[in-house]
Amino acid sequence: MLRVDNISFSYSKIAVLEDISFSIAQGKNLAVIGESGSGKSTLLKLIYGEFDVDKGHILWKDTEILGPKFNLVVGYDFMKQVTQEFDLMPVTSVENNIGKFLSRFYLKNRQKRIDELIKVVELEDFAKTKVKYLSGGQKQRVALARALAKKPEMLLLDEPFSHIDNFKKQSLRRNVFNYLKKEKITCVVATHDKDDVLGFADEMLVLYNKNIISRGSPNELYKNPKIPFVASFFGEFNVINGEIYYAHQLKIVETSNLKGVVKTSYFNGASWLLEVDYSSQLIFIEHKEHLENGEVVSFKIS
Ligand SMILES: Nc1ncnc2c1ncn2[C@@H]1O[C@H](COP(=O)(O)OP(=O)(O)OP(=O)(O)O)[C@@H](O)[C@H]1O
Repeated sequence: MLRVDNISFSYSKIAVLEDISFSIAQGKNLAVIGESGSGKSTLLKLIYGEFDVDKGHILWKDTEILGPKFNLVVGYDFMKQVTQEFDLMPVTSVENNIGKFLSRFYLKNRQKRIDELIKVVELEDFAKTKVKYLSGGQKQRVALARALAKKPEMLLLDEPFSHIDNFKKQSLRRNVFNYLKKEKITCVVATHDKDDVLGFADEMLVLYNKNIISRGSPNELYKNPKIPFVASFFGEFNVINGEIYYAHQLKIVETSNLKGVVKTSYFNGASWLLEVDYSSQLIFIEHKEHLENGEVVSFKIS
């Protein structure tokens, strides 16, 4: 179990996190979300032991995670991180980047293990390619595979799929998160992307103004976002009479005493997102068809 116990941290004099506490059981996936600058990466770095906490404790099982003041070599064997800087060996091939740390542990099965990891991150066609010839997204996938190489007990992922194109993202996410679940690797993911969270995280934690303002399963937070900021993570929403409603919870109907004027229709793939002027408030309504600007519509809240 990872236990974060009442930690606070500041860069010089600027407080970033205050009195943060949570725990996560082995093999679980925890998503950390929050606005840019809310301290997600900082929290991951503290868990990794890259900085010293000002106050509080971080424990993995019975081991206290110590920062550089108390730990000469930053990091622990049981934990790996994939940061925004991938830190790979540029003139070495993909398979040797991944295999670099394996030799002592996987003498016989080294190549088999490398092939397994290359398959998880879908880089079969680039196994022999030097990393310097790869795109940003491909490098990110090598970094992921390398972090998994020695089967860490815990993995810290900072925006793990941010450089990966949409064509690859969906299958790669499933591969990586399913692999972590299968191997019971505990995972903490900092992300802006709801698709990294919805189908995969066991729990979510929302950072806001140096604190955790909300915590629960994705399902719980989605159904009951409590504050607009949490709702905004999941999609377009409206605050009507003090209540939060997602765009799909408003429906265009034949007649209703709720009326508005269509301002714009945005194509969304499966539906259109209508921007509607409702009593001088702009609201969003999901609708299956495009409507003309200026059209008066009736809607209900479902
Ligand atoms: N090395 C540093 N020195 C001083 N301040 C820093 C340092 N790294 C981050 N900060 C500041 O700490 C705050 C939190 O940054 P952090 O990178 O943890 O946020 P984040 O939530 O991960 O943001 P993003 O989503 O943009 O990656 C920000 O205000 C940032 O400017």
